[in-house]
Amino acid sequence: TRSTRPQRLLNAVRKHATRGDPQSVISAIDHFCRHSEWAMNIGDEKGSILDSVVSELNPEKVLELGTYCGYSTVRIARLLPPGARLITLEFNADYAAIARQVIALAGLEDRVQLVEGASEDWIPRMKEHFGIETFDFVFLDHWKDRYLPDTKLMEDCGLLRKGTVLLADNVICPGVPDYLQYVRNSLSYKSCYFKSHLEYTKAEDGLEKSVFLG
Ligand SMILES: CCCNc1ncnc2c1ncn2[C@@H]1O[C@H](/C=C/CNC(=O)c2cc(-c3ccc(F)cc3)cc(O)c2O)[C@@H](O)[C@H]1O
Ligand SMILES: [Mg+2]
Repeated sequence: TRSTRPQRLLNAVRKHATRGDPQSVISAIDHFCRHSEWAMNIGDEKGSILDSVVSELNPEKVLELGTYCGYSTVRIARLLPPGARLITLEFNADYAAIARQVIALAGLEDRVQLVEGASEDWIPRMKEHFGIETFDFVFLDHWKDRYLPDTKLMEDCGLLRKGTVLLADNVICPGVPDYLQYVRNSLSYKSCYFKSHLEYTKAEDGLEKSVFLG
C-alpha cells in the first residue's frame, strides 16, 4: 500500500538528520515540508516564537496536546534541562508510532513521555498516573474545537497554577474563535497574540500566549 505523508516525513528525517542531533531533525522536517510535501507542523517561523517562550519560562513540567509527527515535541524537549519532563498526548496510533521514532532520532526519549490516547481521557489522570500536580507550560496544537473544552478540563482538574503558561497554535488559521474569546475575556488569564504566518506559507497565523492567574 502507498506510504502515508508522516511515513515519508520520517523517511526524510532518517535520510538527512544526524541521530542525537535535534536541530538536524528539525531542519530535515522543515526542508521536507517546504520542498516536498506541506505538513501541519508548527514550522520554523512560529517554531522560533515557541522556542523563545519555552526558553524564557524554563519549564520543568510540560504538556503537549497533539503530537502528530513530533516536530514541536522535539523543538520543546531540546530546550528543557535533563530533569524536566514533557508529556505529549496523541490518539492516532500511526502518528504516535512515527513521532516515537522522530523523538528517538533526536535523542530526546529521556525527557519525553508520549502517551497514546485522547486528551480528555488522560488530562483527568495526570495526577494519579504520572504524579503530576500542576504543569508549568502547555502547548495546544490538536483538534481546534478541543482547545477550549480541554483548557476548562485542565482548570477543573487543578492542573494549572498561578503563572502556568498556555501557548496555542493556529489561533488565526484554521482559527480557534471560542478559545480566543475565552482566554482574552476571562479574568483568570492574561493573554497576548504573537502574529506570524501559517507554517511554510505566506498566510497569516499566530500563537496566543495565555498566563493563568489562578
Ligand atoms: C479526542 C479529540 C481531542 N483529543 C486529542 N487527543 C490526542 N490527540 C489528538 C486529539 N485531537 C487531535 N489529536 C491529534 O493531534 C493532531 C491534530 C492536529 C490538528 N491540527 C490541525 O488541524 C492543523 C491544521 C492546519 C491547517 C491550516 C491551513 C490549512 F489549509 C490546512 C491545515 C495547520 C496546523 O498548524 C494545524 O495544527 C493529530 O495528530 C491528531 O491525531
Ligand atoms: Mg498547528
